[in-house]
Amino acid sequence: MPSVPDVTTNQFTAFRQAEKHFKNRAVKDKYPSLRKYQESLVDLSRPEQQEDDVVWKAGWWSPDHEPDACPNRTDWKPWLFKGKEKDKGTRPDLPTSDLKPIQLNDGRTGWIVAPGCILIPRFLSCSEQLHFLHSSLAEYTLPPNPLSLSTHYDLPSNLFELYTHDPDTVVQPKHRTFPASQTRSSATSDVPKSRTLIETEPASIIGYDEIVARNKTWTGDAPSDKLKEKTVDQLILELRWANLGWVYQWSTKSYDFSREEPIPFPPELAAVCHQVVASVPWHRVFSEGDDSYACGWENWAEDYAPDTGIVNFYQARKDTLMGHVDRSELDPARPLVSLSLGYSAILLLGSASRHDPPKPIIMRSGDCLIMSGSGRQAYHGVPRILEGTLPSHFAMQDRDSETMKAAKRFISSARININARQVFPPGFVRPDRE
Ligand SMILES: O=C(O)CCC(=O)C(=O)O
Ligand SMILES: [Fe+2]
Repeated sequence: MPSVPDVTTNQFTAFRQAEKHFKNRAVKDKYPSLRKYQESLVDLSRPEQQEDDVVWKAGWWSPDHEPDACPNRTDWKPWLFKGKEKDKGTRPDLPTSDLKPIQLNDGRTGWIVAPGCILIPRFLSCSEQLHFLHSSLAEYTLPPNPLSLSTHYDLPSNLFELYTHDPDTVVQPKHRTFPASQTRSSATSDVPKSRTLIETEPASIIGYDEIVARNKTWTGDAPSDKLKEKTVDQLILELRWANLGWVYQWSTKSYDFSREEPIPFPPELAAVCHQVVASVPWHRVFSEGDDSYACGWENWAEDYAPDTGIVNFYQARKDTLMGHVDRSELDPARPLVSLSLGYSAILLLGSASRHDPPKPIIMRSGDCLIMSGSGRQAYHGVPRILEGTLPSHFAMQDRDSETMKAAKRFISSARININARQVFPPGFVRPDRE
């Protein structure tokens, strides 16, 4: 997707500028500077000692990566650092004064990082992270859940089991059954490297009828015609998402409501999401003066029940998620619960306008972000997985089961994000099903 310069000033929006900064891979082994954004950078789970901090240890605060202001700098020579211990620099203090701490009902502390957006650092323990890593791969990728690869390959139903026990198994691409010119997505010549998100759509909220109407225009996504067979080992590195619950159609940006019921949402994940939403004192989040005061938070503690979700798989060094707003759910304010596993990442969290500078947030393994109220209309994206930041509890142990070993092999180069949403507010009666 080409970036969209602001036509009035011929400049990129503040969101796009930040995105470009963190995505930059112009010089191999030179990370984009975190310092450039240190006045607004949020990193709430970082260990007290910088020596214990995977982000610092990986060199993300290294002065060798400075200055970044002039990307065409020619005097930085990565080969000079070959074999030399890189100067990791000193991690600066980060201001938290514009963040509001909020005591959760279960005794934890959350932080309001943007209106309606609460970050709960270290929400999942190490063993819970390992558990959800395993579920993400061994359970959430099973049929009937659609996978990003399902359109393009004749996927075996047990992709992860094969990855565990027989990774050299060959998977064939799907063959087109109709000419490319007749397909909606004939422009897609390869498996999409990132999710296809249309940047230009204004922030509007669509209703049930509109979603059903959009669905009817959907003729199915066509498999790419340029794909070759791949081994399971190769293919799993291209897996970008698994869909849970109601099925989202990326090309129409709407849920497929042709089914009577959604695919059952994983009960354990639903329970965790419900529990965290119930632990938030919402009256404090939406205290008077906030424009989302009247967003219906009063019942969330009782009736929040996710019925759809996306599990995002990001390969470090490769995958990113461009700035977007998730606005396909019928209640535009209900919480979206997002869990991070594996490598740390930069999440850019903006406002409803791409012109406002976003806050870069380091999302670490175990962190939970809840987006709700007007925060659901905030642009956000993941321009960078922070290379070298896998926490040590993901290291393989002799006592691990075979599937856990495979899950750890997968996460050794990846970040996983599980995000859960609720499409239908409680009591919603679908007009076409009455
Ligand atoms: O990976 C993340 O942290 C964010 C994912 C996200 O925004 C989405 O799936 O809509
Ligand atoms: Fe999102």
